[in-house]
Amino acid sequence: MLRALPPHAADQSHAMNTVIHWFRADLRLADNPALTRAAHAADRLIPVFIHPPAQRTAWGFERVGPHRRHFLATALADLDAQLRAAGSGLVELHGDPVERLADLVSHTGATGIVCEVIPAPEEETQIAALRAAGITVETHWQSTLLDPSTLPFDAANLPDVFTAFRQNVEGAGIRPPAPIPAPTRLPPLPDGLFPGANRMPAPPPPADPRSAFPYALPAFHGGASAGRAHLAQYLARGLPHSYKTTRNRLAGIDDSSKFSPWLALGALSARQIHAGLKDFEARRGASDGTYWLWFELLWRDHFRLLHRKHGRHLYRAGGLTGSAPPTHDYAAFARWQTGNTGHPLIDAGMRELAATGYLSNRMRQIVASYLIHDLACDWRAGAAWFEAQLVDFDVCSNQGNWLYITGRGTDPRGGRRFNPDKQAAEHDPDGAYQACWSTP
Ligand SMILES: Cc1cc2nc3c(=O)[nH]c(=O)nc-3n(C[C@H](O)[C@H](O)[C@H](O)COP(=O)(O)OP(=O)(O)OC[C@H]3O[C@@H](n4cnc5c(N)ncnc54)[C@H](O)[C@@H]3O)c2cc1C
Repeated sequence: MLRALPPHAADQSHAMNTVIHWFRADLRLADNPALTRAAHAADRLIPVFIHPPAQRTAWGFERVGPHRRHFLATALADLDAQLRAAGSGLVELHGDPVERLADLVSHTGATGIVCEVIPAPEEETQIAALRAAGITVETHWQSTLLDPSTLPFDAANLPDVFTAFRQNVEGAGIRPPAPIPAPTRLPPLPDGLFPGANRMPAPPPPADPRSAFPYALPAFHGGASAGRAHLAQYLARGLPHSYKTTRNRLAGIDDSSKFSPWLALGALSARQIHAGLKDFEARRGASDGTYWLWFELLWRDHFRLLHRKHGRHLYRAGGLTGSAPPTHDYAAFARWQTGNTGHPLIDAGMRELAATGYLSNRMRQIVASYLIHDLACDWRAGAAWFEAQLVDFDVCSNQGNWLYITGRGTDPRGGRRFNPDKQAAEHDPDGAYQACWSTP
């Protein structure tokens, strides 16, 4: 917690108190306790986003691909507009986040940094490095639906198996806190900082009319404005009621909620979605579909809480098991990446992913299983490819789902193998999906 920042700027007897709010995966003003806290503590507030340097993965491809870069750029433009409307603006910097933040503190005399917790090793190392450099950093846990302090177990005793976790939560009647409103006015930026000055263009990749998440259209842009409008139309059209029966389909925009890209950047919070669903249930009744959306959002929470419990052990080749490192076949992996395995369903999925940056949950499961269990490749390479491609890449959900399928996480069933022929017969009986993606 914060050591040096005052509880409120008005409590300061000395001159200007400058505070940095470091936006990480929380690109919204509403339901952002870290931002609200920073705004209360500051006379001058610096909302900043740091673009890390481009990297290549150990598997030989760029870590963040063009779909993600463009989706993020639309989210940042929207965030900047909202900050400006509240009297502030978004400062964008490029480089190593720890170095850039340390420079910013030293150039502005900021008393500290406020930001969200991301319970993953790289992100936790950044916070530790800032603190080791003598910088005050106050972190807020704010991306789960549930408040961990209300759970009937502490972090170390989190049930490892999802069903036990869910039953504990539901049995104890735990409900998420209500989302908090956006601050209407924010403290101004210090002199000499200019929002938008360092923005880098991220041109959209060619739009593909087959996309199930057509992020080139303004309605699917990355920011909170589009995210809130998407949630509102999803509820207004009564789609929660059909969710449970359509969620395993492979291709339609409305077959699943498509909340994930906004959740991944924090443009929407899980609590905002939950509040919308509760309001929907009050007006239009609860159903299997509304329950199942809660159920899936609990999966998302469980992966975050598993990260808090098991930390970097989730990133070992053997995951939480003592298994030997997996085998890897670079040539087979390249065929998988490019949709050239020879299996029409797998190739369709991998082409869709590369062309659009999105893939249904069912297809993610099928292609991940195929890579691990049929092509005998390293699950970490698959996770890295998803990280590069998915507009909804989320470190905890991605790592957690890959571990689940490879059987090196906490699931007692030792992995999930999906037979692609059976999956095709069940989920694409007329071959429409495979025909749609028979070409890149
Ligand atoms: C190998 C693999 C990798 C994945 N990587 C990611 C990732 O990087 N980011 C990501 O958000 N999801 C990931 N998922 C989970 C899931 O596929 C997506 O959340 C979902 O497809 C997103 O579409 P939607 O918003 O329409 O989901 P819906 O079906 O409408 O679900 C509503 C919300 O519930 C949550 N949710 C649903 N299923 C899961 C799940 N299995 N795990 C965690 N949360 C879930 C998501 O937040 C989602 O937005 C992965 C799944 C697999 C099998």
